[in-house]
Amino acid sequence: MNSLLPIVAPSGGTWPFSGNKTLHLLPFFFTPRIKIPKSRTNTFLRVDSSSSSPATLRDVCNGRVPDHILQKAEEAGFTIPTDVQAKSLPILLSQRDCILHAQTGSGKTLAYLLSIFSAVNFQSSAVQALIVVPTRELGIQVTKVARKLAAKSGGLDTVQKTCTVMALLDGGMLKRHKSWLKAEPPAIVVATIGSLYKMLEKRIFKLEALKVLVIDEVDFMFYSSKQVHSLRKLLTSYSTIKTRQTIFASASIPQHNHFLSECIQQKWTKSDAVHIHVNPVTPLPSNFKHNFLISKKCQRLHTLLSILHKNKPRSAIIFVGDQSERSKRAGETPSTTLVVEFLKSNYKQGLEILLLEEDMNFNARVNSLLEVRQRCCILVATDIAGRGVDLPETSHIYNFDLPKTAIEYLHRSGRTGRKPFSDEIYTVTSLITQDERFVLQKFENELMFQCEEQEEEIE
Ligand SMILES: Nc1ncnc2c1ncn2[C@@H]1O[C@H](COP(=O)(O)OP(=O)(O)OP(=O)(O)O)[C@@H](O)[C@H]1O
Repeated sequence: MNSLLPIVAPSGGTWPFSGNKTLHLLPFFFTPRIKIPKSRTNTFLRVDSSSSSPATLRDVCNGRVPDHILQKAEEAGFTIPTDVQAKSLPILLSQRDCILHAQTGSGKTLAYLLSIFSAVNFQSSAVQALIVVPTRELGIQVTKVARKLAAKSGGLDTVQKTCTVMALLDGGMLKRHKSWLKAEPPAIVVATIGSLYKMLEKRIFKLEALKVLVIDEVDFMFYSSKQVHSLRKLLTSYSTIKTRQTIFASASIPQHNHFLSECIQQKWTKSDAVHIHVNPVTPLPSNFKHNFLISKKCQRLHTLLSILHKNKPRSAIIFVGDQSERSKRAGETPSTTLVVEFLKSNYKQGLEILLLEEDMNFNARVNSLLEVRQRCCILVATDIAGRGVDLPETSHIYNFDLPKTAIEYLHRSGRTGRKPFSDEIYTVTSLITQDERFVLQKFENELMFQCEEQEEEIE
């Protein structure tokens, strides 16, 4: 039987394991400092933050990343490695397969991008690195960072080719991409699995020269059985583990020991793949303050307004649940629209109110994201903005509707606190009914944080 089960929250979660296979016990090394075992057995590397980090990003790259890429990284302000970069880069740059498991906002993107830039041959016209992401929004963001690093700099030898980066994302101009892929394949492709799979099926391009494959937000990618099918084909048929480095990244990898074992058994990774787990004890950053307010559903908009006026966020994201099919059929106005309209008429503290949700067309989504990046604002969003989206000025997160799982709570919260070396306190506030207190408590237990009750101030 080939079971393709969706994953769920860590307690009782299941990966799309293949049927009744017995999973063998894996060796477990607790190493405060990274030490790569010479054996070819798979390994967990749990890394706490207390071990010393190299002084600079350059030190940790140890001559393995081209100088002009590092220069660009430094110009972008990436001079000191974050914890995850300091711990993972020695392993990533040795081309070893790895599961990169670290808190939201910890800098996993730069870590895997530097590994890619160390592996690709800038002179060769072939797709050599592929980054698969779950949403168009995250794809646009990763492409932007990769292009920033790959951009031509003054000191670059004019004969030296720059490294081209293509975004192959759902809703994009795929016709134009087809010609580009055929005429001069880019070195790096950032893709959503849907668009990528179509192109691979039609043999528009091949992955024969693939050196690095990254699956970002890997737990999310395995949510739907349709995606699982495409991912399996990508991992086992369209490219081969022998010649590529495989990197899985996420802030949440439920049942990670089983997942690593499964990766090896399914031949998604080589047998010496490593699980790098930074900050394994605390899934959420410690400078987050978690609050809740008890409010009846019918009063929630007013409660939200009063807490916004009290908090005066620099920039905020308000997460609203998806509209149910039943509510759509009944022709009801979605909660996102209700929140946006209410705030536009009543919120008077100068921040613009913007919307980001699945039902918007792709161009409107791109424009919304562009605007959010350009200035501080209040973004009303569904969980489409819950994964990977990086808006460093976001000081406050509000759960207008409680997320369905602890993992969603973790990723929504992680849209704030995205300045790795800042000691600012970031706030996550959930508006809940009395009955939902139990659900929030469950999240607190699973993610090991404490939530404090706030009193609503009557305006
Ligand atoms: N070495 C560094 N120095 C300063 N800032 C950094 C460094 N590395 C990354 N950042 C910044 O940290 C922020 C978070 O990085 P990134 O988006 O890679 O996080 P992440 O670990 O992928 O988070 P998530 O799991 O939420 O996707 C970004 O704004 C990025 O520019």
